[in-house]
Amino acid sequence: MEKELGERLGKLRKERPLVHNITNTVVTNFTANGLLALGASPVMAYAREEVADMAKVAGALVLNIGTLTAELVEACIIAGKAANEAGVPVLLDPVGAGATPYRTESSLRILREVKVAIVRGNAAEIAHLAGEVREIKGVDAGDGSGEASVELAVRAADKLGTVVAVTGREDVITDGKKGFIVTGGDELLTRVTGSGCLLTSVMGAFAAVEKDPLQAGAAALAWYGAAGEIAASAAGGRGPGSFQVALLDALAGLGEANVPKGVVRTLHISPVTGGGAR
Ligand SMILES: Nc1ncnc2c1ncn2[C@@H]1O[C@H](COP(=O)(O)OP(=O)(O)OP(=O)(O)O)[C@@H](O)[C@H]1O
Ligand SMILES: Cc1ncsc1CCO
Ligand SMILES: [Mg+2]
Repeated sequence: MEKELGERLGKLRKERPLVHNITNTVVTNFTANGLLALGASPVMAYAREEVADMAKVAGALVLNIGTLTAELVEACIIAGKAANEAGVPVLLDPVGAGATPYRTESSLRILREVKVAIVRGNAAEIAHLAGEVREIKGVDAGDGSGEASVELAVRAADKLGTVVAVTGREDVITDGKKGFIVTGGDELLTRVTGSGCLLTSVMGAFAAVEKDPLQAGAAALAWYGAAGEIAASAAGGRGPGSFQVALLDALAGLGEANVPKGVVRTLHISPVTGGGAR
């Protein structure tokens, strides 16, 4: 896996894929800078009049409902359909799904009308999309680590018919039949708003250069976790402000010298238990 991780980052840097983001007003600047630091080319474009044209020429389209409006949801669907027609991978970050019915319904509507390659969210968001009840307040999840997330991710992937990534202390990514558990990262990632949103866009950048969404997603999770660890040590205990800046520097500094080792484990999913085994 280490060799593939190096190759995938190398390809991303060489191809510099255009990542079209329809995202929220909180994280716009951070997402654009994070993608640039990593080596991708970000663009934010929301007008219904232009999203189809932009999505068609992008390497990936990332839909994020963090500060959704009716117009934004329409733009997501127009862009998503254009991306589907052009063979451009579409990613969805269902920010705050479950916090209000409108967020859940809009996420599910996008999933019905657009062929989504990867859905990435915290455990509470993914549980709500899968029709399961979890506590959620605002856009932050409760604890979503360990075995429970594996089972949840498998059930959600089956139900939604996409690759699902559930992030938290440990990340899980699966298509319901196979998948990976990815470790790494740092708790400081939860103290900076938009670290999950940027991660979904980073997954988009990898999906632009690697056809298999599971492999692309796992590579993104592994590299992002490594960047989180590097940033935490560079921030030297100064806190979330320094960490946020250090995360951009860490994304830019990723390379052969710091390929994450032993962080990606293959998931063994039992068809009998529907995700119980690992
Ligand atoms: N306790 C933790 N320890 C280490 N890394 C963590 C922890 N919790 C989350 N992460 C990492 O933080 C990143 C964002 O995941 P998280 O699940 O917090 O997203 P999110 O809830 O959508 O965040 P946001 O809404 O703030 O953008 C991932 O890379 C994840 O692995
Ligand atoms: C805080 C917040 N509120 C809506 S979107 C967002 C950014 C984190 O997802
Ligand atoms: Mg989020």
